[in-house]
Amino acid sequence: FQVQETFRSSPRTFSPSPLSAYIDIGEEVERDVGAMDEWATMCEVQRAEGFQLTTEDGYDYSALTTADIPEGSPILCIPGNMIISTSSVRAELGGQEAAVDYLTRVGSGDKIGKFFVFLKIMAEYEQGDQSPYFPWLNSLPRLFFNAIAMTDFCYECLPPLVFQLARQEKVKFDNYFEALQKADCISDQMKANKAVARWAYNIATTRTQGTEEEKFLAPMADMFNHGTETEVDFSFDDDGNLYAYATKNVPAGSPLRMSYGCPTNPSQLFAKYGFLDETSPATFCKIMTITPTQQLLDIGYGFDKMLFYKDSGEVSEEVWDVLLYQALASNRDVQQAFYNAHMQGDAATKAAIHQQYSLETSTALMKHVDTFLQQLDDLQAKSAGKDYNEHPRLPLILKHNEFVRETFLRVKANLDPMVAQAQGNVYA
Ligand SMILES: C[S@@+](CC[C@H](N)C(=O)[O-])C[C@H]1O[C@@H](n2cnc3c(N)ncnc32)[C@H](O)[C@@H]1O
Repeated sequence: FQVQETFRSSPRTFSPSPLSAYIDIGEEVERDVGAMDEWATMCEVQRAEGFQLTTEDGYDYSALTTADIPEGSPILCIPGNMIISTSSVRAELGGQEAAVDYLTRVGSGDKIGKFFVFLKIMAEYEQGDQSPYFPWLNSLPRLFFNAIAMTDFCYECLPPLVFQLARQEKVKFDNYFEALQKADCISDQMKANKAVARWAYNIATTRTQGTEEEKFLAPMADMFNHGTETEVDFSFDDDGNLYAYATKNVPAGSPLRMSYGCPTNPSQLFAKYGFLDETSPATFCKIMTITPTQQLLDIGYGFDKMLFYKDSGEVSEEVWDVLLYQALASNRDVQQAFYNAHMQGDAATKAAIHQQYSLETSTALMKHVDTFLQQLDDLQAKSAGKDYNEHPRLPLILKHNEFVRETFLRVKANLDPMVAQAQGNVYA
């Protein structure tokens, strides 16, 4: 690829360059996606016929195709030299041992891969319009709705799970900001700029892919939105070029989407990425008071398994199994028998124990659902009358809470007769 050396200026000098413009990251500033598109073509990004970027509001863009794309065929090819990856940044900016040691000490050792991508965004931002990435940086979003962008008041309106996830995101950012102070590839002036660091963190968080150890951020391939149903996946060739390819036949007029992670935990997607995935078929049941033991994990404790289904109000088997296992805490022999039956796939024994304790489990679940619905009502009341101009993230938070509430109400409608029947069985 011809542009190879443009992207790697090594060794880098950190005296302020004679730049004429930094990127304005003000939330109201328009993104120049058109210029990025032209730049990508100049950098030899190749795209399938029909690949297009589109936007409804000028803030959020997504990819679609206006032509049929056959399964397995490439949608985008991004030259390896454009891709910002953990290993390429390490090679360019050095090992940053002091920053890495700090992250390891504060328990963010598993976030080092992304830290290097974050560092590269800071370094390129500092180059202003002298950066070869300028058109791409200038096309990126400024307005975020995720945990890092929320105000203290927003946090007050979050239900417990999303609050906990949001707090974790904030702690990660604080750790990155501290580690940034120890990096030797960014000027002191830039290190002190928390607004830019927050923006760079949000870009790295919402647009990188890969494993925890080796992350990558590929301009243009970072334009795919998330879907429960997906059309796109990625692979690298031996030269490090990235291919986005179609995982199925995609008819003209379809969105091109990838998966950012578990589609049944919309709260996680909300805290990290700042959007509500309404295509999510189910949501985690929010039973989180338990510190899971290995046996509970074996039984099925987990965000991705303990589900309430959005449309039907059905409850996944794992929720019932976990509730039963807990209800049997004072009867260790039966608890162990239930665990053994689960591990051996003995459905008949499991069903018999479930039947025997159906009043306990359905009542426990009803109590959980009622308590959670009450919490949502309290949160809703708190936000009444607030000015959305002052709290621009509030509508999305309320939408998230309402989405969860509707699912819980459907579950409650199914549970009412179930509890009544279990009571009838016991008192008959
Ligand atoms: C990798 S970027 C995708 C491109 C992005 N939409 C853009 O305009 O640059 C990830 C961000 O896109 C948005 N996003 C992704 N999937 C979405 C979805 N299903 N619904 C709404 N927003 C979504 C979120 O703001 C997320 O943080």
